Amino acid sequence: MCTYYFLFVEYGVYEANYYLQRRFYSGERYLLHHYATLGSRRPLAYLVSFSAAMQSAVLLGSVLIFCVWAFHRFQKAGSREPGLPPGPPTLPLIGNLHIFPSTRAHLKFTEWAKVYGEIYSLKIGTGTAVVLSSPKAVRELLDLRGATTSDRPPIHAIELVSRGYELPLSRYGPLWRTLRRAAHDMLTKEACMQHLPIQRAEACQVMYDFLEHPEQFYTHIHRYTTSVVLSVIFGIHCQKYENTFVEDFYDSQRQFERLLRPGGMPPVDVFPILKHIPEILAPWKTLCRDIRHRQRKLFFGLVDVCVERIKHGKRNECFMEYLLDNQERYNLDHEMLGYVGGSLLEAGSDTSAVFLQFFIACMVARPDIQARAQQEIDAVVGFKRIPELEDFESLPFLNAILNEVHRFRPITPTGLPHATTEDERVGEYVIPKGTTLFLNLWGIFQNEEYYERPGEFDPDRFLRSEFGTKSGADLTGMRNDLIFGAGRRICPGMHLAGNSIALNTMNFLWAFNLTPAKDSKTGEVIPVDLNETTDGILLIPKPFKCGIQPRSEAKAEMIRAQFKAAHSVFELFEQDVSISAK
Ligand code: HEM
Repeated sequence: MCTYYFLFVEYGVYEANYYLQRRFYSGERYLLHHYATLGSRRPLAYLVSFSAAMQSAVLLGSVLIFCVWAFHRFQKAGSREPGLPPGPPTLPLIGNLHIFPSTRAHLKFTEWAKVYGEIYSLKIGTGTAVVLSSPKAVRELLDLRGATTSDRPPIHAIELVSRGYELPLSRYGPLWRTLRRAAHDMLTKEACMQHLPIQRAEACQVMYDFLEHPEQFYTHIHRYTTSVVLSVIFGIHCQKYENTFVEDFYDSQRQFERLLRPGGMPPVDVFPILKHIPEILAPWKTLCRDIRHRQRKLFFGLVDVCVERIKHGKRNECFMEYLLDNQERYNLDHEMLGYVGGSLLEAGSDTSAVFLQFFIACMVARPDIQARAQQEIDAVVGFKRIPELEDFESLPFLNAILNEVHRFRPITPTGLPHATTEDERVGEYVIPKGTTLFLNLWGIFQNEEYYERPGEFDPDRFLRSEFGTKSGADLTGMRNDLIFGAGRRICPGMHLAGNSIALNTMNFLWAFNLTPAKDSKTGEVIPVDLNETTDGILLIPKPFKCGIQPRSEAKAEMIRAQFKAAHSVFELFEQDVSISAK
């Protein structure tokens, strides 16, 4: 610019423009020669040429500095910053992305924990993840520092599907607080006592369904868990699974889970530029739109059912009616109302169902343990009535079994990831703001430092010690509800889930013998393999077959009579409702 100005003043616009052209095409060396031969104004020409040379040097220097900086950034991107906990070796740019497990992450996380310790880090491009594999680390970071470790990592697919309105996945902030407060009031221990009549009636239907169609026990359990949440929140009892919105709900849930699984879509969160790919080349965008549409149709349709019911004076005192009455007090707009209900339906249906399926699998695989539990329940409940929730406290062996099922097959083996909103110092490590934190439950529950023979299903360990741990283990931060997560994001549904699990497991043991299935042709026993699980965010037993026989005809009669009586409870939740499309 400076040279251009000199030439403009001294030689006029023609010469100044000539300089620019030459500089562009030929570089400064040519210009030096050109202006040195201009004759009468030679001293000025030299000055001009010197200035041009200086500018070129600055330009060249800048390019060089940029190249060094870019190379450095390229080398640093993906590498572990100083102060981070140790972890597997990284590659430039991608860090540990190439070895990040796309299936059964809990197994790899646990393998790495043995090498790198209870707190280790993974680099995912420029981002960081830290894996916590001891109760002490979970307590230190998630329980005690909830104010700064309660965020969720931003996930593009979730943004596309729910715009952050789904409670379990929403970012830590005012929206999460509003949703959580509403959900919390429905799920406190005291509130759950009010939900007991419908839970009892629903559990009775499960026994009846087992009696009538034992081969469909998988879907009976799914119907139960979904129907309990639907009744409590929306006042709707779901009589059957097939061809209802329960089936449709699970269908879209599976679709969503497949998408969220590592490898389910391109790594848009690591390389955000991929977000800008047009939809025609990005099938995941169409899928997200489809899931969003299906979810909204269901969630808002369910709210509309409650609105209609109120309009027609047919209230049944479900939680959504209460929220509609108190919308202002809870500061909930229409969008939030739909997603509070929908989120609870999502979070509460699969989880409890999966636990009950694992319970049955364990009982079938271990008839000796089943027989002991049946003896215990017979002694407490007898043969003349079905079990009540109050019986549960008097069944220490059943309590031990349930703790062991949670430990042996945790439903969320790597928890739901948290994220930090500030830099956090733990001992010698610094965990930066924006780090994803995994709670490696599988790693804790399979650690030989805490448990004798952790790979074995052994409920007795919980009779020997409170947490099932071996003597001398470091119990800092250990608790039996670790399975429900930690800190401010701990599962608010644990009391509702606890009651469902207690009621149903008591019923199963009291009413039925759970036996391995037999091959219809050979008559040979088909053993249940407890290691067979499906791949996804939740650890789910692969569908298995088993025999379910009533333990006596007297008990079968009692179940039929009890189910008939339960209709008076269901009636309130079975008004004529239809879900409108939105
Ligand atoms: C055996 C059954 C269940 C298990 C093992 C379970 C486990 C979990 C876990 C591990 C989390 C993540 C906690 C964290 O981020 O640290 C969670 C969150 C959540 N659970 Fe459960 N859950 C169960 C049942 C339920 C039920 C029945 C409901 C409601 C009806 C429910 C509602 C939720 C909600 C809303 C969240 C999100 C909380 C938040 O992000 O603030 N869960 N659950």
